[in-house]
Amino acid sequence: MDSEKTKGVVVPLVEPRLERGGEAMDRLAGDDPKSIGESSSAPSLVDESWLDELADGLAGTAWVECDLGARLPSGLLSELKREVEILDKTEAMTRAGIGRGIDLLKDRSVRRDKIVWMDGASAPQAELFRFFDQVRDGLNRRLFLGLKRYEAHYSTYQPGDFYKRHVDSFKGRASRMISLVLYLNDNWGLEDGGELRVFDVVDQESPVGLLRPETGRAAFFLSESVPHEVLPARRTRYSIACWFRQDEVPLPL
Ligand SMILES: O=C(O)CCC(=O)C(=O)O
Ligand SMILES: [Fe+2]
Repeated sequence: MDSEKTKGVVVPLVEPRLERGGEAMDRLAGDDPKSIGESSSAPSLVDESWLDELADGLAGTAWVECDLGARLPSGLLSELKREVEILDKTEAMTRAGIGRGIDLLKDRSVRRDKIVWMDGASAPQAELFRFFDQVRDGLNRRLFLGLKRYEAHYSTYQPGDFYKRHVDSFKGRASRMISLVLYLNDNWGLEDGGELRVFDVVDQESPVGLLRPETGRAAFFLSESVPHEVLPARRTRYSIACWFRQDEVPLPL
């Protein structure tokens, strides 16, 4: 796999939030001003020392690989998996990039996954959003990023689907600051492909990490500076992508 040559330029992503429109997205957690910087009465899902490690890793190497399986409430990952499996059979799941007219063809050559945005309404999503709230607050306290909200979607990659090397945010936009990907696939073998390949922030053609998308495995990284790609999957691959953002409302393109 590592012999595979990575070519081409890093493709900055167009803000997917702008594709969505619609009222539902205004309900994303993180829009709730009460939840910013306040401790909630619900028990904490994240411990301070783990947040210290996460913040140190992001500040030091710009990306961190971790296992959220043990940190999230038991059963949550399988509930999320069940939800995305159901959504995957419905119209809710749409091709990432659809809706941008002439850009569509280009997008298909860059990414092939399907996505559905999360609104935090179902019980497992609400629980996951509580975790996201705590991560956002914890990172704000440590790194002074001023993260105000986040957006998240499920992704599915069918066999053959990929996502070419890209960064998640344009530099200087102060929009998407921290990316998180969380995987929902049991018994993912080497033969299943679909790894997340992470590249060096300086030498952007040099791979520095390869993650198997096994249930609970996750990566956090700086959205503007860490190039990454999803290698072609050989079986259906489920994941959640989340971006912690500095802006209150999406910026115009
Ligand atoms: O699913 C992954 O491993 C990464 C997906 C990704 O890079 C993205 O959605 O921007
Ligand atoms: Fe990405």
